[in-house]
Amino acid sequence: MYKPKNGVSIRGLHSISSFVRPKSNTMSSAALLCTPPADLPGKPVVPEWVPPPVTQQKEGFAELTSIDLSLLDSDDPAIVDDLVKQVKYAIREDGFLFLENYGVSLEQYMYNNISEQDKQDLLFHPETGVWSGYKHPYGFKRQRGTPDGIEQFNWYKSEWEDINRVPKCLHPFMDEIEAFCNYLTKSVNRRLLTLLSRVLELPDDFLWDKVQSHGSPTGEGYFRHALFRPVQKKTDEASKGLRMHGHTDFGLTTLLFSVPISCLQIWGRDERWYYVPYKPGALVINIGDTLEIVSGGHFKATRHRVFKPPADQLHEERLSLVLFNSSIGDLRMTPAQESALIQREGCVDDQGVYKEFKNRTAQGSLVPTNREWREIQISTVTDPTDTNRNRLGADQVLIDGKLMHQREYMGVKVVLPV
Ligand SMILES: O=C(O)CCC(=O)C(=O)O
Ligand SMILES: [Fe+2]
Repeated sequence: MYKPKNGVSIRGLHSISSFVRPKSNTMSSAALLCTPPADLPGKPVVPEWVPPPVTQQKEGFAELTSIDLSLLDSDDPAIVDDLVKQVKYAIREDGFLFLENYGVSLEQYMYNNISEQDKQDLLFHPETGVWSGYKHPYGFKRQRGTPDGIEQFNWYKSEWEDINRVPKCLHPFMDEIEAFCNYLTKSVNRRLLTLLSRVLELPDDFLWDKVQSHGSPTGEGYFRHALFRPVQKKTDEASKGLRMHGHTDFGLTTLLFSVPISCLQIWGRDERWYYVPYKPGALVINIGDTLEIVSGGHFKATRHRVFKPPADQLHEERLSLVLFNSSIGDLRMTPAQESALIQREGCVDDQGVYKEFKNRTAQGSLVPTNREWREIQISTVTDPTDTNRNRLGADQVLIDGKLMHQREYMGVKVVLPV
């Protein structure tokens, strides 16, 4: 179905090859990824990335549905209908899926070291409600805490608009990085939102037009480049192996590149954590809180966490590339009443953020806007190594004998498995 054409590299981050589809005229079909050339004069030579070995461990992995996004462009309506059914099933069962044949394949990467000066000058300020900039490997506060081995760079609107907010070592590659993110947002995510709109029996561009934020390659969302380095025993003991708390993402959809080091876990229906298996070239898709609410609880926000990898990968570095698609900040989310699915079947309010938002509305209180919802969570985030907060009587509670992490943001309770 695809014809590999030009090799494209997002060097300084990683390299990709673009795949170009033959047919690209309809609204939702894949546009070409036209990434600027990697061999322009002045661009540093980037050595090839050798992917780390895949784990040999077989236990504790989830089985997830894989969606072939290219089928959305099929001329056969039966194939497209079947695809929408598959998505509907996967979202309801797992709230999580793999996306394949979306138009880009991840092949290699390079992590560039940022200069000490840039680390200082571009240091993030999560207390302001955004991750924008460089995250040091000492926890999720601006002030350094316990080492967590996680370095990140986050591109928000401000980083796209001002090159001085981007590490200098990445300047020669910004043309490629920007084209890559534009493609992920405007082609891959747009087609994904078309599919999800169809599951809700809404017009194809409903979620894209009415909910997704626009402008800059990532709208009000952000693109994250993260490197998870192995941690010291002290960190591992304090966090009990956890690298990022169990959480749901607050936006619409999250696109994660499937990577060889298995750390991402999802909460299964049998109430256990499972590693997400490595599927070379696939994107792992999370459903965010906004989509749970817009869908009236038909979609469940994906509960996930980052945990230490299986024993045979403990000493490897893990790269993670993630695009967070955010909804329009000024909106207060409610279920899309235009949805024929919601009109026919009503809403599903048995759990999660939709249930909380519904209760709040029923009491006559305003729910937070999308911007408030994401900013409050970023500005008050806690670290997995925080033994003071991560204990019973502080942020942990026992519910039906199960240990849960409980936080409250602007009067909305969020309870997640530890
Ligand atoms: O790195 C990953 O696999 C997931 C990270 C994540 O869940 C997040 O940053 O919200
Ligand atoms: Fe997440």
